Amino acid sequence: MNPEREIERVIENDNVGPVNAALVPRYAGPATFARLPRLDELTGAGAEAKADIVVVGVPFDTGVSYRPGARFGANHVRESSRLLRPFNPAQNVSPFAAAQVADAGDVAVNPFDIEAALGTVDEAATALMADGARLVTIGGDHTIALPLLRANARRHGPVALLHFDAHLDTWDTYFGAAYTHGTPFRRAFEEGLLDTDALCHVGTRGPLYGTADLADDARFGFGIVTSTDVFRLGVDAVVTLLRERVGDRPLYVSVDIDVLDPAHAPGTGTPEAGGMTSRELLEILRGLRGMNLIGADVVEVSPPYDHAELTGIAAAHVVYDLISVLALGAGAAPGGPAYGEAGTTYGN
Ligand SMILES: N=C(N)NCCCC(=O)O
Ligand SMILES: [Zn+2]
Ligand SMILES: [Zn+2]
Repeated sequence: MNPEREIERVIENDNVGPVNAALVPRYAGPATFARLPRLDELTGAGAEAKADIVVVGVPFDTGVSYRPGARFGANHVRESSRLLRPFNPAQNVSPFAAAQVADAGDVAVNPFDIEAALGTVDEAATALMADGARLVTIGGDHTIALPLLRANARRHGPVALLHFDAHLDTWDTYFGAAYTHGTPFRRAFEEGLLDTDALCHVGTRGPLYGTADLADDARFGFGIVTSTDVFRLGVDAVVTLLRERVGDRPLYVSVDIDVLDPAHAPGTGTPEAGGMTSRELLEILRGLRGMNLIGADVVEVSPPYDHAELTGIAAAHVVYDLISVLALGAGAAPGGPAYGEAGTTYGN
């Protein structure tokens, strides 16, 4: 990177962080996630410079069954992430100081050939992870979780999966097509990518095609924490049961933004009423701190259906808290939020 520009960035622990919002207005300049450096700006700084955590976009929505637009999702989330600040008090961590985080830009995928697109995502993810970086991918529709699981399972073996979504996404085919946004986790099961002792959907709701959907899903090994379960049990109990189910296995987290109620995330392709709040989702994700998180995706943000960046902002905060869990790393103490350390808040 250009040393003259370093002053414009927050640099802590030798990690190059976001553009400094006190010096450069946060609405100025090109959007990277959280105004972080691009990966190629880091690698330009010398051979030793590499990222521990990489944010990458996949502009792809050829797998959708209803409203399109998720091909624009990654850049929308980047634009909606300009207000994020360097310290995350909810997890008591400065994620961009604890780890080098960078934005790798977008994977150029074929919009006319789904299987070719899946191959390209797998190759790109594998290359980005080659020197140990962990990926947070911004979709794109949910089809892209399959190649991301392929890349992660090749590295770690069959992975535990926490899948935050209104939908099961373990359906078989649509119009005879096997690779769609409603089918990635059935394909992942069939391909042996999943550790079938450690799978759970969270936030499930909405009508199904029939009871066989649930029987198939259970056969693949998934547990289900419905949206209503989150409401009835509360986030702490949900976190406890997810941690028990997964243990210290390599864990992949896939967040379909439609897990949120359409009031919290209207900009998505297949909305369902009765969803979680963004507060509930963020708090459950924070509860994963210290688990062996190996990668994550946040998918199904469709900006043409968004209003006032509601969905983009929710997704940006989800990515930020996932990066925070990754930056803290496996084995990090459960700990608590920074709030209350100075005795200024209640409930900690
Ligand atoms: N993965 C998402 N967002 N939706 C799947 C819905 C599939 C269907 O139309 O039944
Ligand atoms: Zn969904
Ligand atoms: Zn989905």
